[in-house]
Amino acid sequence: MLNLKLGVGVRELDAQVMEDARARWDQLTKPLGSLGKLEEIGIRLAGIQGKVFPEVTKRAVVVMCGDHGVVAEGVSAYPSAVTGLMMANFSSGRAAVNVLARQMGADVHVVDVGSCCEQEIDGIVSAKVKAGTDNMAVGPAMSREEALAAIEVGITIAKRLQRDGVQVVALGEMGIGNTTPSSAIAAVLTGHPLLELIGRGTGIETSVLPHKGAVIQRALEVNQPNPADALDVLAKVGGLEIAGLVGVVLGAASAGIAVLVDGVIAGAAALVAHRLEEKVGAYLFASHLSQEPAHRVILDAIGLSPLLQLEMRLGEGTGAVLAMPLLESATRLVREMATFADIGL
Ligand SMILES: O=C(O)c1ccc[n+]([C@@H]2O[C@H](COP(=O)([O-])O)[C@@H](O)[C@H]2O)c1
Ligand SMILES: Cc1cc2nc[nH]c2cc1C
Repeated sequence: MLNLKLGVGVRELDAQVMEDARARWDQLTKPLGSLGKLEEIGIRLAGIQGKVFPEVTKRAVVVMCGDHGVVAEGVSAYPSAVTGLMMANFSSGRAAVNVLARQMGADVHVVDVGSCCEQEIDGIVSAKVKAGTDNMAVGPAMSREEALAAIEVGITIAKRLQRDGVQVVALGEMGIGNTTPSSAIAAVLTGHPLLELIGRGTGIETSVLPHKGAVIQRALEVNQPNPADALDVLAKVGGLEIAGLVGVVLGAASAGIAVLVDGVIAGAAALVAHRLEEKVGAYLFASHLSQEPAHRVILDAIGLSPLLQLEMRLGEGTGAVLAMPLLESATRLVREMATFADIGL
Protein backbone atom coordinates (compact mmCIF):
# COMPACT_ATOMS: atom_id res chain seq x y z
CA MET A 1 0.00 0.00 0.00
CA LEU A 2 0.94 3.61 -0.48
CA ASN A 3 2.40 5.22 2.58
CA LEU A 4 2.01 8.68 1.11
CA LYS A 5 -1.33 9.74 2.59
CA LEU A 6 -2.53 10.37 -0.95
CA GLY A 7 -5.99 9.08 -0.15
CA VAL A 8 -6.01 6.39 -2.81
CA GLY A 9 -6.82 2.74 -2.24
CA VAL A 10 -6.71 0.43 -5.22
CA ARG A 11 -8.97 -2.65 -5.22
CA GLU A 12 -7.84 -6.03 -6.57
CA LEU A 13 -9.81 -6.96 -9.68
CA ASP A 14 -13.02 -8.95 -9.07
CA ALA A 15 -11.76 -12.57 -9.42
CA GLN A 16 -15.26 -14.13 -9.56
CA VAL A 17 -16.41 -11.78 -12.34
CA MET A 18 -13.19 -12.49 -14.27
CA GLU A 19 -13.81 -16.23 -13.96
CA ASP A 20 -17.38 -15.75 -15.23
CA ALA A 21 -16.10 -13.55 -18.06
CA ARG A 22 -13.50 -16.17 -19.05
CA ALA A 23 -16.23 -18.82 -19.08
CA ARG A 24 -18.32 -16.55 -21.35
CA TRP A 25 -15.39 -15.99 -23.77
CA ASP A 26 -14.88 -19.78 -23.86
CA GLN A 27 -18.54 -20.32 -24.86
CA LEU A 28 -18.36 -17.92 -27.82
CA THR A 29 -18.39 -19.32 -31.38
CA LYS A 30 -14.63 -19.42 -31.98
CA PRO A 31 -11.76 -21.79 -31.20
CA LEU A 32 -10.69 -21.45 -27.55
CA GLY A 33 -8.39 -18.46 -27.03
CA SER A 34 -8.39 -17.53 -30.74
CA LEU A 35 -9.14 -13.85 -30.11
CA GLY A 36 -5.81 -13.61 -28.28
CA LYS A 37 -5.15 -10.36 -26.45
CA LEU A 38 -8.72 -9.17 -27.05
CA GLU A 39 -9.90 -11.91 -24.70
CA GLU A 40 -7.45 -10.85 -21.99
CA ILE A 41 -8.58 -7.23 -22.45
CA GLY A 42 -12.24 -8.20 -22.14
CA ILE A 43 -11.60 -10.31 -19.04
CA ARG A 44 -9.54 -7.60 -17.35
CA LEU A 45 -12.13 -4.92 -18.15
CA ALA A 46 -14.74 -7.21 -16.60
CA GLY A 47 -12.62 -7.50 -13.44
CA ILE A 48 -12.11 -3.71 -13.34
CA GLN A 49 -15.81 -2.87 -13.77
CA GLY A 50 -17.16 -5.86 -11.82
CA LYS A 51 -19.35 -7.02 -14.73
CA VAL A 52 -19.02 -9.70 -17.39
CA PHE A 53 -20.19 -7.23 -20.05
CA PRO A 54 -18.03 -4.12 -19.46
CA GLU A 55 -18.29 -0.84 -21.40
CA VAL A 56 -15.75 1.70 -22.65
CA THR A 57 -18.16 4.14 -24.25
CA LYS A 58 -17.19 7.08 -22.00
CA ARG A 59 -13.57 7.95 -22.77
CA ALA A 60 -11.08 10.68 -21.95
CA VAL A 61 -7.48 11.62 -22.55
CA VAL A 62 -5.58 13.70 -19.98
CA VAL A 63 -2.67 15.70 -21.41
CA MET A 64 -0.38 16.80 -18.56
CA CYS A 65 1.95 19.66 -19.52
CA GLY A 66 5.27 20.64 -17.93
CA ASP A 67 8.66 22.09 -18.72
CA HIS A 68 12.16 20.93 -17.84
CA GLY A 69 15.18 22.86 -16.56
CA VAL A 70 17.44 20.20 -18.05
CA VAL A 71 16.62 21.53 -21.54
CA ALA A 72 19.37 24.13 -20.80
CA GLU A 73 21.86 21.26 -21.31
CA GLY A 74 20.91 20.87 -25.00
CA VAL A 75 19.06 17.54 -24.72
CA SER A 76 16.09 18.33 -27.01
CA ALA A 77 15.74 19.31 -30.66
CA TYR A 78 13.16 22.00 -29.68
CA PRO A 79 13.07 24.93 -27.22
CA SER A 80 10.87 24.93 -24.08
CA ALA A 81 8.63 27.62 -25.63
CA VAL A 82 7.10 24.87 -27.81
CA THR A 83 5.35 23.41 -24.73
CA GLY A 84 3.26 26.60 -24.32
CA LEU A 85 2.67 26.90 -28.07
CA MET A 86 1.38 23.34 -28.16
CA MET A 87 -0.89 24.04 -25.19
CA ALA A 88 -2.49 26.80 -27.27
CA ASN A 89 -2.73 24.32 -30.15
CA PHE A 90 -4.51 21.76 -27.90
CA SER A 91 -6.86 24.54 -26.84
CA SER A 92 -7.72 25.24 -30.51
CA GLY A 93 -8.42 21.55 -31.05
CA ARG A 94 -5.86 21.23 -33.83
CA ALA A 95 -3.06 19.08 -32.37
CA ALA A 96 -2.76 15.41 -33.34
CA VAL A 97 -4.35 14.23 -30.10
CA ASN A 98 -7.41 16.45 -30.67
CA VAL A 99 -7.94 14.95 -34.13
CA LEU A 100 -7.64 11.36 -32.91
CA ALA A 101 -9.72 11.99 -29.77
CA ARG A 102 -12.53 13.41 -31.92
CA GLN A 103 -12.38 10.29 -34.09
CA MET A 104 -12.51 7.99 -31.04
CA GLY A 105 -15.13 9.99 -29.13
CA ALA A 106 -12.80 10.85 -26.24
CA ASP A 107 -12.90 14.11 -24.26
CA VAL A 108 -9.55 15.93 -24.07
CA HIS A 109 -8.45 17.41 -20.72
CA VAL A 110 -5.27 19.50 -20.94
CA VAL A 111 -3.66 20.35 -17.60
CA ASP A 112 -0.87 22.85 -17.00
CA VAL A 113 0.83 21.27 -13.99
CA GLY A 114 4.25 22.78 -14.60
CA SER A 115 4.84 24.64 -17.85
CA CYS A 116 6.85 27.85 -18.23
CA CYS A 117 3.97 29.39 -20.18
CA GLU A 118 2.87 32.59 -18.43
CA GLN A 119 -0.47 33.07 -20.19
CA GLU A 120 -3.72 31.51 -19.10
CA ILE A 121 -5.04 29.57 -22.08
CA ASP A 122 -8.76 29.03 -22.66
CA GLY A 123 -9.97 25.56 -21.82
CA ILE A 124 -6.72 24.47 -20.15
CA VAL A 125 -6.88 23.42 -16.52
CA SER A 126 -4.49 25.70 -14.65
CA ALA A 127 -2.86 23.72 -11.81
CA LYS A 128 0.74 24.86 -11.95
CA VAL A 129 2.89 23.51 -9.11
CA LYS A 130 5.83 25.49 -10.49
CA ALA A 131 7.01 26.92 -13.79
CA GLY A 132 9.16 24.03 -14.96
CA THR A 133 11.48 21.73 -13.02
CA ASP A 134 14.95 22.76 -11.96
CA ASN A 135 17.88 21.43 -13.98
CA MET A 136 18.38 17.88 -12.73
CA ALA A 137 21.96 17.89 -13.99
CA VAL A 138 22.89 20.32 -11.20
CA GLY A 139 20.42 19.40 -8.42
CA PRO A 140 17.00 17.84 -7.79
CA ALA A 141 14.35 18.56 -10.45
CA MET A 142 11.77 19.10 -7.68
CA SER A 143 11.31 18.77 -3.96
CA ARG A 144 9.42 15.76 -2.64
CA GLU A 145 6.57 18.13 -1.70
CA GLU A 146 6.37 19.51 -5.23
CA ALA A 147 6.27 15.99 -6.68
CA LEU A 148 3.47 15.10 -4.24
CA ALA A 149 1.55 18.28 -5.12
CA ALA A 150 1.74 17.38 -8.84
CA ILE A 151 0.58 13.82 -8.06
CA GLU A 152 -2.39 15.32 -6.19
CA VAL A 153 -3.30 17.35 -9.30
CA GLY A 154 -3.56 14.10 -11.24
CA ILE A 155 -5.60 12.39 -8.53
CA THR A 156 -8.04 15.33 -8.53
CA ILE A 157 -8.44 15.10 -12.32
CA ALA A 158 -9.08 11.35 -12.05
CA LYS A 159 -11.79 11.97 -9.45
CA ARG A 160 -13.41 14.43 -11.85
CA LEU A 161 -13.34 11.75 -14.58
CA GLN A 162 -14.99 9.31 -12.19
CA ARG A 163 -17.79 11.82 -11.52
CA ASP A 164 -18.24 12.14 -15.31
CA GLY A 165 -18.66 8.36 -15.59
CA VAL A 166 -15.45 7.84 -17.60
CA GLN A 167 -14.56 4.16 -18.05
CA VAL A 168 -11.20 4.48 -19.81
CA VAL A 169 -8.56 7.20 -19.66
CA ALA A 170 -5.56 7.68 -21.96
CA LEU A 171 -2.35 9.12 -20.49
CA GLY A 172 -1.07 12.05 -22.54
CA GLU A 173 1.68 14.60 -21.96
CA MET A 174 3.46 17.54 -23.53
CA GLY A 175 6.82 18.75 -22.26
CA ILE A 176 9.89 19.65 -24.25
CA GLY A 177 12.82 17.74 -22.70
CA ASN A 178 10.74 15.04 -21.01
CA THR A 179 12.35 12.03 -22.67
CA THR A 180 15.46 12.87 -20.58
CA PRO A 181 13.75 12.39 -17.16
CA SER A 182 11.87 9.39 -18.58
CA SER A 183 15.13 7.62 -19.46
CA ALA A 184 16.55 8.57 -16.06
CA ILE A 185 13.52 7.12 -14.22
CA ALA A 186 13.70 3.96 -16.34
CA ALA A 187 17.41 3.51 -15.59
CA VAL A 188 17.02 3.92 -11.83
CA LEU A 189 13.83 1.90 -11.37
CA THR A 190 14.69 -1.00 -13.72
CA GLY A 191 18.47 -1.13 -13.18
CA HIS A 192 18.84 -1.47 -16.98
CA PRO A 193 22.09 0.04 -18.40
CA LEU A 194 21.49 3.76 -18.97
CA LEU A 195 23.14 3.94 -22.39
CA GLU A 196 20.60 1.46 -23.80
CA LEU A 197 17.76 3.71 -22.64
CA ILE A 198 18.66 6.93 -24.44
CA GLY A 199 16.68 7.88 -27.52
CA ARG A 200 16.35 10.74 -29.98
CA GLY A 201 13.16 12.15 -28.42
CA THR A 202 11.80 14.89 -30.66
CA GLY A 203 14.67 14.20 -33.08
CA ILE A 204 18.13 15.11 -31.80
CA GLU A 205 20.92 13.92 -34.08
CA THR A 206 22.38 10.49 -33.30
CA SER A 207 25.69 12.29 -32.67
CA VAL A 208 24.05 14.10 -29.69
CA LEU A 209 22.98 10.85 -27.97
CA PRO A 210 26.26 10.43 -25.99
CA HIS A 211 25.85 14.01 -24.67
CA LYS A 212 22.24 13.27 -23.59
CA GLY A 213 23.53 10.12 -21.87
CA ALA A 214 26.27 12.09 -20.10
CA VAL A 215 23.74 14.67 -18.86
CA ILE A 216 21.54 11.93 -17.39
CA GLN A 217 24.60 10.22 -15.89
CA ARG A 218 25.54 13.51 -14.22
CA ALA A 219 21.98 13.92 -12.90
CA LEU A 220 22.14 10.45 -11.35
CA GLU A 221 25.53 11.16 -9.74
CA VAL A 222 24.50 14.57 -8.39
CA ASN A 223 21.11 13.44 -7.04
CA GLN A 224 21.71 9.79 -6.05
CA PRO A 225 18.03 8.85 -6.41
CA ASN A 226 17.05 5.89 -4.24
CA PRO A 227 15.74 3.03 -6.47
CA ALA A 228 13.72 1.66 -3.54
CA ASP A 229 11.87 4.97 -3.16
CA ALA A 230 9.97 5.78 -6.38
CA LEU A 231 8.85 9.16 -5.05
CA ASP A 232 12.49 10.11 -4.45
CA VAL A 233 13.34 9.11 -8.03
CA LEU A 234 10.35 11.05 -9.41
CA ALA A 235 11.25 14.20 -7.45
CA LYS A 236 15.00 14.17 -8.17
CA VAL A 237 15.09 13.14 -11.84
CA GLY A 238 11.44 13.30 -12.95
CA GLY A 239 9.06 15.96 -14.17
CA LEU A 240 5.92 17.76 -13.09
CA GLU A 241 3.79 16.35 -15.94
CA ILE A 242 5.17 12.88 -15.21
CA ALA A 243 4.15 13.29 -11.56
CA GLY A 244 0.73 14.53 -12.69
CA LEU A 245 0.30 11.34 -14.72
CA VAL A 246 1.39 9.24 -11.72
CA GLY A 247 -1.57 10.83 -9.95
CA VAL A 248 -3.91 10.08 -12.86
CA VAL A 249 -2.86 6.40 -12.75
CA LEU A 250 -3.32 6.15 -8.96
CA GLY A 251 -6.61 8.07 -9.00
CA ALA A 252 -8.04 6.24 -12.02
CA ALA A 253 -7.17 2.79 -10.66
CA SER A 254 -8.69 3.62 -7.29
CA ALA A 255 -11.83 4.84 -9.13
CA GLY A 256 -12.10 1.63 -11.20
CA ILE A 257 -11.16 3.37 -14.46
CA ALA A 258 -9.04 1.47 -17.01
CA VAL A 259 -5.83 3.28 -18.03
CA LEU A 260 -4.26 3.29 -21.50
CA VAL A 261 -0.53 4.00 -21.27
CA ASP A 262 0.94 5.99 -24.17
CA GLY A 263 4.67 6.23 -25.01
CA VAL A 264 7.87 6.44 -23.03
CA ILE A 265 6.90 9.40 -20.80
CA ALA A 266 3.48 7.99 -19.88
CA GLY A 267 5.27 4.67 -19.43
CA ALA A 268 7.74 6.20 -16.96
CA ALA A 269 4.78 7.64 -15.01
CA ALA A 270 3.03 4.26 -15.02
CA LEU A 271 6.22 2.61 -13.76
CA VAL A 272 6.51 5.08 -10.86
CA ALA A 273 2.82 4.55 -10.00
CA HIS A 274 3.31 0.78 -10.15
CA ARG A 275 6.26 1.00 -7.73
CA LEU A 276 4.18 3.17 -5.39
CA GLU A 277 1.16 0.83 -5.58
CA GLU A 278 1.63 -2.51 -7.32
CA LYS A 279 -2.14 -3.10 -7.61
CA VAL A 280 -2.43 -0.42 -10.34
CA GLY A 281 -0.79 -2.90 -12.76
CA ALA A 282 -4.11 -4.71 -13.29
CA TYR A 283 -5.73 -1.47 -14.50
CA LEU A 284 -3.02 -0.65 -17.07
CA PHE A 285 -3.12 -1.43 -20.79
CA ALA A 286 -0.09 -0.69 -22.99
CA SER A 287 -1.39 0.94 -26.16
CA HIS A 288 1.64 1.04 -28.43
CA LEU A 289 5.39 0.64 -28.53
CA SER A 290 7.21 3.95 -28.91
CA GLN A 291 10.45 4.29 -30.84
CA GLU A 292 12.19 5.43 -27.65
CA PRO A 293 14.31 2.47 -26.51
CA ALA A 294 13.38 2.90 -22.83
CA HIS A 295 9.74 2.20 -23.57
CA ARG A 296 10.10 -1.58 -24.12
CA VAL A 297 12.18 -1.87 -20.93
CA ILE A 298 9.59 0.09 -18.94
CA LEU A 299 6.66 -1.99 -20.26
CA ASP A 300 8.56 -5.22 -19.49
CA ALA A 301 9.23 -3.99 -15.95
CA ILE A 302 5.49 -3.42 -15.39
CA GLY A 303 4.58 -6.67 -17.18
CA LEU A 304 2.70 -5.05 -20.07
CA SER A 305 2.65 -5.97 -23.74
CA PRO A 306 1.91 -3.25 -26.33
CA LEU A 307 -1.16 -3.63 -28.57
CA LEU A 308 0.10 -1.54 -31.49
CA GLN A 309 3.47 -0.93 -33.12
CA LEU A 310 3.21 2.09 -35.40
CA GLU A 311 6.76 3.54 -35.08
CA MET A 312 5.25 6.54 -33.29
CA ARG A 313 7.14 8.89 -30.95
CA LEU A 314 4.80 11.85 -30.62
CA GLY A 315 3.33 11.63 -27.13
CA GLU A 316 0.23 13.76 -26.28
CA GLY A 317 -1.61 10.46 -25.65
CA THR A 318 -1.90 9.82 -29.41
CA GLY A 319 -0.96 6.12 -29.27
CA ALA A 320 -3.18 5.54 -26.25
CA VAL A 321 -6.22 7.12 -27.94
CA LEU A 322 -5.58 5.01 -31.06
CA ALA A 323 -5.94 1.84 -28.96
CA MET A 324 -9.39 2.78 -27.61
CA PRO A 325 -11.25 0.97 -30.44
CA LEU A 326 -9.44 -2.27 -29.54
CA LEU A 327 -10.84 -2.08 -26.02
CA GLU A 328 -14.26 -1.38 -27.51
CA SER A 329 -13.90 -4.40 -29.82
CA ALA A 330 -13.34 -6.62 -26.79
CA THR A 331 -16.50 -5.30 -25.10
CA ARG A 332 -18.59 -5.70 -28.28
CA LEU A 333 -17.36 -9.23 -29.02
CA VAL A 334 -18.27 -10.60 -25.61
CA ARG A 335 -21.66 -8.89 -25.71
CA GLU A 336 -22.68 -9.55 -29.33
CA MET A 337 -21.13 -12.88 -30.40
CA ALA A 338 -23.27 -16.01 -30.39
CA THR A 339 -22.39 -18.84 -28.00
CA PHE A 340 -22.07 -22.48 -29.12
CA ALA A 341 -25.37 -23.13 -27.31
CA ASP A 342 -27.02 -20.38 -29.38
CA ILE A 343 -26.12 -22.17 -32.64
CA GLY A 344 -27.09 -25.61 -31.32
CA LEU A 345 -23.63 -27.01 -30.69
O1 LIG B 1 5.58 9.26 -26.36
C1 LIG B 1 6.75 9.06 -26.69
O2 LIG B 1 7.27 7.93 -26.65
C2 LIG B 1 7.58 10.24 -27.11
C3 LIG B 1 8.84 10.03 -27.65
C4 LIG B 1 9.56 11.13 -28.05
C5 LIG B 1 9.07 12.43 -27.88
N1 LIG B 1 7.84 12.60 -27.32
C6 LIG B 1 7.32 14.00 -27.13
O3 LIG B 1 8.33 14.94 -27.43
C7 LIG B 1 8.66 15.72 -26.30
C8 LIG B 1 9.87 15.18 -25.61
O4 LIG B 1 10.96 15.02 -26.49
P1 LIG B 1 12.36 15.68 -26.11
O5 LIG B 1 13.26 15.35 -27.25
O6 LIG B 1 12.09 17.16 -26.02
O7 LIG B 1 12.79 15.05 -24.83
C9 LIG B 1 7.44 15.64 -25.40
O8 LIG B 1 6.57 16.72 -25.67
C10 LIG B 1 6.82 14.30 -25.73
O9 LIG B 1 5.43 14.38 -25.72
C11 LIG B 1 7.10 11.54 -26.95
C1 LIG C 1 5.70 20.24 -32.38
C2 LIG C 1 5.72 19.27 -31.23
C3 LIG C 1 4.53 18.65 -30.84
C4 LIG C 1 4.57 17.74 -29.76
N1 LIG C 1 3.64 16.99 -29.18
C5 LIG C 1 4.18 16.31 -28.19
N2 LIG C 1 5.47 16.59 -28.15
C6 LIG C 1 5.76 17.47 -29.11
C7 LIG C 1 6.95 18.09 -29.48
C8 LIG C 1 6.93 18.98 -30.55
C9 LIG C 1 8.21 19.66 -30.97
